[in-house]
Amino acid sequence: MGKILTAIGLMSGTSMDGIDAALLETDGENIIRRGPSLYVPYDDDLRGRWKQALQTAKAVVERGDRPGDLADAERVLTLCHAAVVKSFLARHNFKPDDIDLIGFHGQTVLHRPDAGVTVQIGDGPLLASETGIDVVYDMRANDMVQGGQGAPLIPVYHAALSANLPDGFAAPVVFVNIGGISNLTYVGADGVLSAFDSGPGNMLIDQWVEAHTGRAYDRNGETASRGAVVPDLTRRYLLSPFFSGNIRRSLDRGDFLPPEKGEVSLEDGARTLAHVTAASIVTLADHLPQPPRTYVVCGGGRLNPVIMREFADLATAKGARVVSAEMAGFDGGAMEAEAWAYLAVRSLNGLPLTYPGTTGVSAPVTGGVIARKP
Ligand SMILES: Nc1ncnc2c1ncn2[C@@H]1O[C@H](COP(=O)(O)OP(=O)(O)OP(=O)(O)O)[C@@H](O)[C@H]1O
Ligand SMILES: CC(=O)N[C@H]1[C@@H]2OC[C@@H](O2)[C@@H](O)[C@@H]1O[C@H](C)C(=O)O
Repeated sequence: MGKILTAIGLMSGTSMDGIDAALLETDGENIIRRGPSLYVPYDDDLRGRWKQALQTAKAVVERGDRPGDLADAERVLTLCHAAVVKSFLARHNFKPDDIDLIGFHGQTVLHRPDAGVTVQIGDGPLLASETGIDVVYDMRANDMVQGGQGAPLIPVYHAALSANLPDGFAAPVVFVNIGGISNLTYVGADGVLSAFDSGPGNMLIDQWVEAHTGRAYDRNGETASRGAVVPDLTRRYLLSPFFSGNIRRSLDRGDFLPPEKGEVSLEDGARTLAHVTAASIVTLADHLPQPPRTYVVCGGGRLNPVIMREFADLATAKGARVVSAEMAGFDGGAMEAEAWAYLAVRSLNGLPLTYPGTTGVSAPVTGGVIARKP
């Protein structure tokens, strides 16, 4: 076993809803202890700012480009992450010296795997100087340089978690992250991974509900629960080449758009999009090496009962059971942040972050850039 490090992972995902922080003790292979976590939501101004950054980033040609106010957005985003680290430390009586490393995801503002470009804004050196802790950041880039899709990166952490699954879950167990976009990880009995993005997660529901009500998401699926699935709309999404073509492993936020306003009612739209989220996962699970028997669900979508009901119905019809990460003894909200702590330690130790079965890279590769504390 390698040296055990204490790392904080920081995740600001495609939903752009807030920052998750989580503590992990690990040698980069075994999970020694999952520690506390903290979620700090963005206010409406910040969410608006990151949405603007997605538009501005469309002008990026070289991944280091920071057109318009993108450099300023990067600075503000980094300072928000530094503030979260500081409150996390204060809350748990840690000093910066108690923490060996931060794994910093940053915010994806552009992801075009086919063009070989992925951009996560987030200034590692600034975060290291603000927090007084070494930072590993920019963990997707090297995978893409080596021919991978740059995402998903969480599968290697799912594999580590699968060693800690309680008894009683029928194999194969597949991890599902329902974030803005959803992704699947199958861990073979031989440890070989098969993983990919599986379609829109919550992002279309969020955009649809926000356009009608100004609310950021469909809390507890309340709007969707009052609607009905519209078959034509479902078909339109599921007929997308993403589902029928050869598997493209990773998606960008702009790859799927919500329906036009007025096309269907607010409630029917929310219900149909929740159904599409569930149906996407079950459809793409057909590409896994074996049919899943248990799905372990993490990410904010597990808190939407309509998505979970649709998912359970479709999975049951194929002989599988759907359980939340919590039912498997994990923390479904903090899992991505934990993963970024784990990846940071792997990066420091030169261990692979991605594999042919996860991002399509031709051989396992490490990644990440280290910024040392001053
Ligand atoms: N109580 C709830 N009811 C319904 N939906 C919820 C609830 N809580 C969270 N969500 C959904 O979960 C989303 C956030 O999920 P999560 O934090 O997993 O996304 P993310 O990490 O940004 O995405 P990704 O994994 O794609 O990077 C919210 O935008 C919302 O749609
Ligand atoms: C480019 C990018 O940020 N992709 C995200 C996004 O959100 C979910 C899905 O699409 C996944 O591929 C990835 O995030 C997770 C955490 C990952 O890399 O594993």
